[in-house]
This record gives sequence, C-alpha cells and structure tokens, in this order.
Amino acid sequence: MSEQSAPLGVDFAKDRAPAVEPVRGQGGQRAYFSAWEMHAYYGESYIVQGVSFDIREGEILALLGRNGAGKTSTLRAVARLESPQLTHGEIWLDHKPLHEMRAHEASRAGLALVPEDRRIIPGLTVEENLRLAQISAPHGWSFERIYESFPRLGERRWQEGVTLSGGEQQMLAIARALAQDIKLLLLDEPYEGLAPVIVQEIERILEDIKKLGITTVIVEQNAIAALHLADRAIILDMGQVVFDGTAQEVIDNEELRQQYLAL
Ligand SMILES: Nc1ncnc2c1ncn2[C@@H]1O[C@H](COP(=O)(O)OP(=O)(O)OP(=O)(O)O)[C@@H](O)[C@H]1O
Repeated sequence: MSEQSAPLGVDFAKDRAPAVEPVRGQGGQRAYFSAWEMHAYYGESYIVQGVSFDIREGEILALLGRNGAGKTSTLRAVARLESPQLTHGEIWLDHKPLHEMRAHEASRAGLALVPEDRRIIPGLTVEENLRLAQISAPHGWSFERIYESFPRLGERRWQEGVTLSGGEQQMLAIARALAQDIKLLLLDEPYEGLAPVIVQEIERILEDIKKLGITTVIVEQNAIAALHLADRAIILDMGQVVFDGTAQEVIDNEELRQQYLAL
C-alpha cells in the first residue's frame, strides 16, 4: 500500500467512530494537548516507540535528546505528516482527535509546525508568503501586528522570501505560523545555524510568544536556551521518553543532563 493511499493508520480508530477523548490528565482533567502511546515508522524503521506526553494550555514544552533520539520524528508524527507513519496512538488537541486527521486537517484544527528547513516558498515575497498562510479562515495575527513584532520583515515585505538571511527566514517561518489561528506551535530547532546576535532576536520573539500564552513545543540542540524558555521538558532517547518533568529539574540535574543531553 502506498503512503498516499494508506488509511490514517491508527489501529484503535477502526473500532470507534467518532473517537471519544479519554480522561488521562492529573486529577481527572483533560490536558489541552495530549499524545498517548505514539508509535511511528519510516518504512520498516521503528523510530517513535510509544511516546506519550501532555501539555497544559499556555505551557512551553522543551522536547530534548541527543542527535537521532527521535525529536523531529515526534514533531512530524504530531503534525500528521505522512512520514513517519503513525501506526498506533492518540493525539488530542483541545478535544480534537489529530490522530484521525491528515496534515492539512491538523493544521486547520490549530496545529502549526515550523520545520527546521523553514520551507519558505520560492518566487514569493515576504508578504505573499504570509498571505498564503491566510488563504483560509480563521486568521491569526494581522500583517500590521506581524510587522510590529518582526520589524525586519516589515522592512523587507516586498523582497523574495528565499533571499532573506537565515535568521530572517526563521522569523518569516514563525510569523507565517502566527498568521494562522493556532492552538499549538511546534518549533523544530529555531536557532539552528544562526549567528548569536540573531539567536538573541529570535529568543526575544519567543519570549513574547510565551507572554502571549501560545502553547508551544520547542525542539532545540541548544538545550540550555530551550530550558530557559520552557516551563516543562521531556527527554527522548532511542524513540522513548526517559524524563518528563519541569525545565528547572533538568537544569538542576547534572547527571540527567550528562546522560541524555551531553551537557
Ligand atoms: N526519512 C527517514 N527515513 C528513515 N529514517 C529516518 C528518516 N528521518 C529520520 N530517520 C531516523 O530516525 C531517527 C530519529 O531521527 P530524528 O530526526 O527524529 O532525530 P532527532 O532527535 O530530531 O535528531 P537531530 O537532533 O539529529 O535532528 C534517526 O535514527 C534517523 O536516522
């Protein structure tokens, strides 16, 4: 069966329609976001091996681990991209079953992935890239608000997006997510390959996003920077969750950092 024609691939979903969100949070509360027992494969390669985590509304979660631990794969599975293929598990966002959706439906349900390679559309200006994000309602931030928060983008609104510097492209990728009405922002290595001065600028933007209470997952090689931003952290190792706690607990636990983050 080709990936294109594959069913949603979540084995439990065959037995239940419509899906009913289970109560799993602490004290019988449903979490705002909940991933439960996600298993995902690239072809025969079993990469995401039973990953579960919850996020409260407005929280920032750092998703950490060494190279190859499965962080990007976990984000991609949550975003419902075709690869890796989710074969089992439940993913709920604000009571909506993402595991029953394809990527474009998950996006409409409020999920925005800012991928590591930023995916700026060639041939389009900064503003056209943003306009594309607002092709269907509901919209998020207005252009005015985006250009106020990202003045560099305002100055370059008529410039072709792919000719921006790496840091400006990262800003455009984040701004494009905010132009939609999002409930969960997934950031994959937002500081990757950027000069320290640009990292500081992106950090300031992410601090603003935090103040606005946008629920966010951040994957970052620069774990210390991510931990300073985050409220909570999970650590992955070989496709499994080996730690789930507060960001401060990771900062304070040198043994844990050495074992799983080489810090
Ligand atoms: N398209 C793919 N096909 C097959 N295997 C893949 C594919 N993409 C990633 N993998 C494998 O899945 C594992 C997890 O990769 P992933 O990119 O999720 O890790 P990561 O924690 O994000 O690492 P990094 O920090 O290096 O980006 C790795 O062993 C990787 O080689």
